Order: sequence, then C-alpha cells, then structure tokens
Amino acid sequence: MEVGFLGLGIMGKAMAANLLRHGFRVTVWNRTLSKCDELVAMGAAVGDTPASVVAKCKYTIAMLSDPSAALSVVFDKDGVLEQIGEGKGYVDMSTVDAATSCKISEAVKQKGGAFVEAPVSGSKKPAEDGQLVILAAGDKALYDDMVPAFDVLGKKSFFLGEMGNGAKMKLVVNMIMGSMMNAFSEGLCLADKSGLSPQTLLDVLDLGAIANPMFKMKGPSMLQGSYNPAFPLKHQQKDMRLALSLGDENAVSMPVAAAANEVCPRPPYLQNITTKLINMQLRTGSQAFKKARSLGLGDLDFSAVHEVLKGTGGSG
Ligand SMILES: NC(=O)C1=CN([C@@H]2O[C@H](COP(=O)(O)OP(=O)(O)OC[C@H]3O[C@@H](n4cnc5c(N)ncnc54)[C@H](OP(=O)(O)O)[C@@H]3O)[C@@H](O)[C@H]2O)C=CC1
Ligand SMILES: O=CCCC(=O)O
Repeated sequence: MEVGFLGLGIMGKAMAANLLRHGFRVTVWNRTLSKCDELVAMGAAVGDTPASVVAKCKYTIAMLSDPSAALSVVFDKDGVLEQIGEGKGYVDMSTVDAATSCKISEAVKQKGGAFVEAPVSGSKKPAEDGQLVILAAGDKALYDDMVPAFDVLGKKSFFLGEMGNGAKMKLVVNMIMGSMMNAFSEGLCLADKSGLSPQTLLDVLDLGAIANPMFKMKGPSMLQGSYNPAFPLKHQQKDMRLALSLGDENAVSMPVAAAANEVCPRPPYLQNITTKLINMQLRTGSQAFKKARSLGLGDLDFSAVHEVLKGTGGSG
C-alpha cells in the first residue's frame, strides 16, 4: 500500500518509520524539509509540497501540531485541497477540535475526496512500537481502506461515527490526563515538603488502585527534573484549551481541568473563605500548563509542569 505522510514531528516521524518498516511505500513531506532525511534513509520518497504528496498517493495521512497547522496544510497554497479529489483519501491524525475536523471534511468532500479524522492516544514510544489507540470518525469506507495502516500504527482502532467524534474523544482523554498530571505533581511536592520520600510515594502508588503507566513512566524523570519531550507541554496546553472550549459548548463545568490549565478566578462568594481546599485551588494557578508555557517550558515534556510547582514551593 502506498501512503503519503505530512508532518514529521515527534509522532509523525515515528509513525511514518513504522509504516516503512512494515512494507508500506511512503512519500513524506515536512514544513522543515531537512526532517525528511532520516525517513529517506529508510526508503521514503519526498514530496515538495502537501499538494504534490496528495497528487502521488491515493491515501495521505497528516500528523501536525494544532488546528492552525492542520488548516494551513489543507487550505494554503500548495495544500492538500489543490490535489484531493475523486478516489483519494485524506486522514488527519493530529489532535484538533471538532470544528477544525468538520471544516477540513467539508472542503475535502466538496472536491470529491474522502476524509477521516483519526487522532491517537499514546505517545512517542507507543508510536515507535505501533501501539497507539486510534480514535477515528468520518467516512467509513475510507476508514475501512485504512485499516491495514491503522493495524501497523496502533494496537486498537475505534470507529466513533460522525465527524468530530474522534476529536472530542481525544480531547476528553487528554483533559483527564492533564488534570491527573497536575494532581500527580502536587502529590510529589506534598510528599517531599512534608518529609516523605517522593520515590517511596512512586512505589506506593504503583502498588495501589491508582497505579497507571503515566505515573510509572514520568515519575522517575520528574523527580530528576528531566523533561526530554515525548509529549510537548505546548500541545498538552492546547488540548486543555480545546477541551475547556468543548466544555463551554456543552455547558459542562470543569473546575479541575480549568485549574490545571490556568488559575481559577476566585468567585466573590468565596473571597473570605480560607479553608485548605480553597488555598489549594488558588495555588494550582502557579503550577498550570499555561503558566508553564509562559515560562518557556512549552517544548519540554508536559510533565515539566512539575517544575513550576517545585519553584513556588506551592504545596509546602
Ligand atoms: N507527542 C505526543 O506524545 C502526542 C502528540 N499528539 C498530537 O499529535 C500532533 C503532533 O504532535 P508531535 O509530533 O508531538 O508534535 P511536534 O511539535 O513534534 O511536531 C509538529 C509537526 O507539525 C508541523 N507544523 C507545525 N506548524 C505547521 C504549519 N503551520 N504548517 C505545516 N506544518 C506545521 C511541524 O513541522 P516543523 O518540523 O517544520 O516544525 C511538525 O512536523 C499534535 O496535534 C499533538 O497534540 C497526539 C498524541 C501523542
Ligand atoms: O496527546 C498525547 C497523548 C500522550 C499519551 O497518550 O501518552
């Protein structure tokens, strides 16, 4: 099977490499063209533009940073739309909001092409190992055509129905993950400041009901202050922002996620209440993802949100 691949960042590079290793013929494009070199050494062809990749390939996959990048690659000059048409499929695996997916879908369909959104759960290592969880929606016939590729990229694919459902599912998952990371970071600081060994806390957590791969994988490096990016913090903050906006659209109150994204304004009726709980809520503003981005930590792993809390001594 021949596929095009647009976007060779942390995820795209690992995913395209995986397809090559499994015998797919892959034509790659990346905005910074030099990032194609490693894939070329593995046997990939290179396209000059997104349009040229789509012209060559029946199916093209994209893995781009955010809604603005996803839209730019489709709608700008030399973009996907210039060559998409009857008999061609476009699959965007980036994490974006449902409105972005729907806009791309409409434009691709108007040109006679087919579109599937397919964001993924799982980070750099699962991408390298073909162990992603694929959250697809949109054109079912194209989804069926893509199953051989999805089987290489992931351990499980879900087809979630109408366009936008993949984006929404992904944002709900990452909203939970971002909130958990903040709670985890607070716990590590609290253990440390109250005289406990954070390493022992990791051991205790790992044996109990809230053991999970994220704590196990990120905990030891967080204790060392090491944040080699697997999932860049700027993307986690983007996902919190998009998830909170999904909450707004559906009138779902999400105070925990809001605090993980940025400081929660103190409602007037709480102004004189000084319980530990409220103090804790207010302090989350100094450990949140948006604050971490503003301090220049956006290109580090999202677990670097921990640095901000450590810096304030917030939980002590
Ligand atoms: N890393 C992870 O663990 C996971 C990430 N995701 C999601 O996958 C997507 C990619 O993530 P990741 O690979 O980590 O991100 P990276 O930041 O490593 O890569 C981003 C990619 O998008 C490209 N890009 C950015 N802006 C533009 C633009 N305006 N036009 C064209 N290309 C652009 C970059 O090109 P260039 O090289 O030129 O900068 C690069 O190829 C994101 O939506 C992220 O939220 C989903 C699951 C896990
Ligand atoms: O969007 C990124 C998700 C990272 C993960 O699932 O580990």
